[in-house]
Amino acid sequence: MKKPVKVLITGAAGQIGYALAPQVARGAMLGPDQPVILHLLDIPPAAQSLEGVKMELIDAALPLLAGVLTTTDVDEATQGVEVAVMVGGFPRKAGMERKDVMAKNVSIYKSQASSLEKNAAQGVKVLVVANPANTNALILKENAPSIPAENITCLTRLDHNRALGQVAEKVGARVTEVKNVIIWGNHSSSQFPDVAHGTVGGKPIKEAIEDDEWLKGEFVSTVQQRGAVIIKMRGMSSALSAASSACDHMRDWIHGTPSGTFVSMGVFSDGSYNAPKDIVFSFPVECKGGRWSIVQGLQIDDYTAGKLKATGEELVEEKALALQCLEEQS
Ligand SMILES: NC(=O)C1=CN([C@@H]2O[C@H](COP(=O)(O)OP(=O)(O)OC[C@H]3O[C@@H](n4cnc5c(N)ncnc54)[C@H](O)[C@@H]3O)[C@@H](O)[C@H]2O)C=CC1
Ligand SMILES: O=C([O-])CC(=O)C(=O)O
Repeated sequence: MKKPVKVLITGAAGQIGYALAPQVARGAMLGPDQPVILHLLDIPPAAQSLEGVKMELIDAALPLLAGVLTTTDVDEATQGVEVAVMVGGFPRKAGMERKDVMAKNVSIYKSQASSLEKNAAQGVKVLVVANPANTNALILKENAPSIPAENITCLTRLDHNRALGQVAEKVGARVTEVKNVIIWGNHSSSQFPDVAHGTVGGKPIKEAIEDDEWLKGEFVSTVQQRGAVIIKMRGMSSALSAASSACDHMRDWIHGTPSGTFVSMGVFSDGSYNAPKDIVFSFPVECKGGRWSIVQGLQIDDYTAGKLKATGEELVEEKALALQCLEEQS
């Protein structure tokens, strides 16, 4: 039996946390032979609910679950963790833009960054899910200078998976047949879902679909707006698909992407594809040996370049707003 890995889930009493904890404990994130110890963090008003989640995890008799720590103390929660999935925060409600939740969430990410830096295992891999995901990840990075920037990422895999799902539905293929779509930029409605380099059943998506109007119009807006639509339909955010995509993100990062396949991850920008530097931007990446690298050399036409510019500008604005919020709070 392998040594258990300590996995932190913040906001664990919430919607996504409730869907995510059992998936991690079933091996969907770290593999079917990797035992885990879950560190579940939430805030004091959610402490009772968190205990209920722990009871259910025990009741499920999950073979890979080697222990569950529930706590409302961030320093206890971050102790020795090798994987940190940051879901805690205030979710967007119907009618709100992600910017509206900024002030509430960036201060959480500043203080939790310091705790991770102090207490997490060396080499901790961090995935920020809570919105505004890219900017929360950036604030976390800025406030945890000893954690390498490459170890701090945000979730755009849900958008990536939504794009795979839309293409598969359109052509009537299995989702596994669809490869190499890209989500560029922000996990917001300015993101650009790009199929120019994607294939379905080995054929370019554009040729398989033969409907440029749909690809440039409805496809893009469906993926961009899917989060808001699910909130409207369920009255709550996409918990099932966010949890599943968070597992995909971590699994591929740790275990690698299949040769020739790329996925989308929000990572610290080095300026590739003219994206602004010093922000967290979603790029196409390949993963190997526990490291991600941005896929280089893709041809970008003027239309796509314009979309990348717009989402990059939004992230630069978000960063300024976040820094302003933190300054006002200090
Ligand atoms: N990146 C992505 O693809 C997606 C991101 N989200 C975001 O994920 C976040 C969580 O969403 P839900 O689970 O639906 O929300 P939720 O409200 O059900 O759960 C959030 C949990 O975080 C807890 N929390 C608040 N402050 C905290 C703190 N300082 N430390 C620890 N826990 C804290 C709350 O008590 C609550 O239990 C939201 O920000 C949402 O907008 C949601 C869907 C997709
Ligand atoms: O839109 C939201 O606030 C929730 C979210 O991030 C998503 O479902 O992509």
